[in-house]
Amino acid sequence: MPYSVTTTQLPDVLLLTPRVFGDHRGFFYESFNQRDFEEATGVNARFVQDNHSRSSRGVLRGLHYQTQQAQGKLVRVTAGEVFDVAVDIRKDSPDFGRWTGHILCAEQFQQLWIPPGFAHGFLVLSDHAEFLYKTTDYYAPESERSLYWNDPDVAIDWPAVADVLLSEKDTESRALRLKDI
Ligand SMILES: Cc1cn([C@H]2C[C@H](O)[C@@H](COP(=O)(O)OP(=O)(O)O[C@H]3O[C@@H](C)C(=O)[C@@H](O)[C@H]3O)O2)c(=O)[nH]c1=O
Repeated sequence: MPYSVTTTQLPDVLLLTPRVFGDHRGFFYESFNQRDFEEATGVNARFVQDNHSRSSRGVLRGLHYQTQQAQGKLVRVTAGEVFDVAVDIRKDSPDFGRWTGHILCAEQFQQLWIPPGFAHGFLVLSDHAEFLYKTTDYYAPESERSLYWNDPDVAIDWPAVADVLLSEKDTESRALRLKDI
């Protein structure tokens, strides 16, 4: 099986470790294979968009979700290291408001599957990080929302960084609280 899958603190969020072939030239691996992904996870997803961002140390992007066209995301890091977080915001879920966080780094090749219905974000722990992800629906800016990264009702245990750098929409005054979503 080219992926090994482990569960996380949230039953529907999965950590995937692909099989990597290293040799004297470097490495090769299949960063995505639809058939193997389905077989390993039991998830029947159709990915329609690939995204790539680069960020510097202390950048925190998130916690983002879309009220329409909710996106499932298969995320990975190809340079540097991040702390990646998913929060269950499905109103009918017994895990509503609970989070899971994982270090993703280029050297480990791990990927996180975050189903639709979760808010997602990450904090960059290295000088820079390149973050790549596939999504199961298209970007819908009018329905995009940000859950405040430091909402005490979610209480994410973020690794300490000197300065957290946010976009305007992710700041305390603009982002939503768990109780308001
Ligand atoms: C997310 C996104 C942004 N954009 C544009 C809008 C904007 O001008 C510029 C930067 O967008 P943002 O500030 O929203 O980028 P960013 O803060 O990196 O947003 C992303 O954060 C992570 C945590 C996620 O989970 C993603 O789904 C997405 O919300 O790129 C697109 O054209 N397509 C997209 O899919």
